[in-house]
Amino acid sequence: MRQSAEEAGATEAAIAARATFRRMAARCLSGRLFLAASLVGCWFPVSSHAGALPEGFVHLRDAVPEIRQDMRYAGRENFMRKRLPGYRAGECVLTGAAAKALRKVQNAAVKAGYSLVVFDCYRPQRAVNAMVDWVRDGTGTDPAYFPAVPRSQLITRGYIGAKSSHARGSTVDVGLEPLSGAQQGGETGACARTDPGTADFGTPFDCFDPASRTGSKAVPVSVQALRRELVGLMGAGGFRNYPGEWWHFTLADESFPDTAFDFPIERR
Ligand SMILES: C[C@@H](N)C(=O)N[C@H](C)C(=O)O
Ligand SMILES: [Zn+2]
Repeated sequence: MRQSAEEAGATEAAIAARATFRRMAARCLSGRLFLAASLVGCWFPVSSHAGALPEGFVHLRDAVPEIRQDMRYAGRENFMRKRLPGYRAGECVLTGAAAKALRKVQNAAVKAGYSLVVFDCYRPQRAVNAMVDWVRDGTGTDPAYFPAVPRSQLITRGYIGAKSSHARGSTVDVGLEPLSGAQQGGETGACARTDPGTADFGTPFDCFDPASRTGSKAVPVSVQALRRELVGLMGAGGFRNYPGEWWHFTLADESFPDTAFDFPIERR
């Protein structure tokens, strides 16, 4: 059973408390600080470092800095057209295991003439909840993001998770950019939008449409081959694709298969 948002908050609070205790202990044991300063620091911790992460999580920028990060939910260029709660910075945060696996995928992608681009990584539960509320609060379609599927059906049709694996920290939304600079953008399919700089996957990231199904035959054969290539690269790194969206992958051997986290993403 997955956790509720409240349980996730409690888990996160426990993790944060453990991390704070470890930091305090480390500070107490540090021989590099003056004794008085150490004592003050040990007994009166004022604040934690803004970019500190719960144990088991890393910034992708530290693990694989050459992967381009286009974190859509930290800005307004997304289907809700506003920054989502919990995204206080445009940083990809993942479990250490997922980041390590992406290191392997990136190495293989470069050999194949590509580099990875990530659009979303760990997603705080409060952002998942905001997506759910947004779906329930509206109707209609949007030519740029959901031209044929009504907003009210985006969860039931599987395009947005009411309990998203992203909150578990080992899921990533990812595309490829050609190292040659060729074959970029140009999606002419369902959604009236392109992802500048990325390879043409037939539909752009977060195009909630049947044409975004990984195995869709509605896209050109060259695009079908590219989607298979992405699935192959990610699969060799240990990630499984969600067949409803060509860009969505979860590490098969997840670190936290039963825990939805809710810590906010801060500046690194
Ligand atoms: C919203 C989209 N980027 C996505 O990740 N969809 C899956 C189904 C999810 O929300 O988990
Ligand atoms: Zn996703």
